[in-house]
Amino acid sequence: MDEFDLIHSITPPTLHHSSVDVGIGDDAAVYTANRGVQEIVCVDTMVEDVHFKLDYSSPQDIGYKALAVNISDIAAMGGFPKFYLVSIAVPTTWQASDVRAMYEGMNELAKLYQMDLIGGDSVSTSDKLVVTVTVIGEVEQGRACLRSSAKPNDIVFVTGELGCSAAGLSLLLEEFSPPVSIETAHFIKRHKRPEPRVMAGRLCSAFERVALNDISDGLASELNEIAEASSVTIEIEESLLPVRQDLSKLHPQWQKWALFGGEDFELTGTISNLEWDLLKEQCKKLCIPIKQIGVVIENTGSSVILNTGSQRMALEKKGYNHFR
Ligand SMILES: Nc1ncnc2c1ncn2[C@@H]1O[C@H](COP(=O)(O)OP(=O)(O)O)[C@@H](O)[C@H]1O
Ligand SMILES: Cc1ncc(C[n+]2csc(CCOP(=O)(O)OP(=O)(O)O)c2C)c(N)n1
Ligand SMILES: [Mg+2]
Ligand SMILES: [Mg+2]
Ligand SMILES: [Mg+2]
Repeated sequence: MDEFDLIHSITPPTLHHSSVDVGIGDDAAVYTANRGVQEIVCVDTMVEDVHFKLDYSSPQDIGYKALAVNISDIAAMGGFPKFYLVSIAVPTTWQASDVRAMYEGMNELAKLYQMDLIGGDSVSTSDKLVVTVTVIGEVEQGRACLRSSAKPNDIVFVTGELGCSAAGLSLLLEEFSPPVSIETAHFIKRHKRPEPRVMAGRLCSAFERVALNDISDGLASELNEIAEASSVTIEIEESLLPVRQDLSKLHPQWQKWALFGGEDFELTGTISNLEWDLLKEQCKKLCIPIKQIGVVIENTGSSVILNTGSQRMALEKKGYNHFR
């Protein structure tokens, strides 16, 4: 594989944004920032055998997810994505065609959101594949949805369904044999190809005050982050958690997947109870599933309580943690 040929072959022939002054090909990218907006920047890394395995993820899948998880962080701020940069450490066993396939996976999403690849870095490694994606997005001035915005009496909500990705991972890792009556493809797809909730985030950003977080490490972890950043106590009802009917039939561990599994890349957050009905209505119009799962109860502590119906217990900040 030749580094310069590879870069040449992954350089997009045309760009969506005319604000890009210098894209791939110089020491750094240059773009003209818009006035009246705030720029949002995030970066996330995916590592072979930590975030995916090559036995079940194709290079396209890996590329798709590496970009999706970053778009999800932009969505969790209420913004929309515009540019991305990709840094890869590629095992010497990989072919140039595999790397190009990874970029095709990214391009599937880039096309959808009209995002431009404006730079990156390429190195070889004798070890595992590492993909780091940086995304730059935009939000209208002052409209970012911060984790610190939750207030007592707010409604706590979540989009989509919980636990599907963790179930998909467990299926892919062959940790159990699913009942034959259950269609498993949905769970696997949710794990390999999560769909970032950009539209939901955009709707949220138009409201006065919405706290938002995307679910990478599990609902429990993300809600605890909101509780900590806002210095509030959040109470959620177990019976209100949106889970697919099939999930509860798949494995007895389904509740753990829903609360602590992670990688659903849904959005969870809080909004004033006066504005909740309008957000719900707007989501319904756009066919975005969104559901109340609890309320913000006080601003003395920074914790999350799970109400199971028979008892109220602390929902600890357990979930995926790289260093534990
Ligand atoms: N190694 C690091 N150096 C600097 N900032 C970091 C590092 N790792 C994480 N952060 C920052 O810590 C915050 C939480 O990170 P993380 O839990 O990875 O967020 P997310 O789950 O949304 O990706 C973010 O603001 C992120 O930018
Ligand atoms: C092979 C494999 N084992 C375990 C997991 C589960 N997993 C890995 S990282 C992670 C959490 C999300 O990744 P992280 O790097 O913490 O992303 P961030 O929170 O920064 O968005 C989970 C649930 C996986 N996806 N693949
Ligand atoms: Mg991160
Ligand atoms: Mg996040
Ligand atoms: Mg994380």
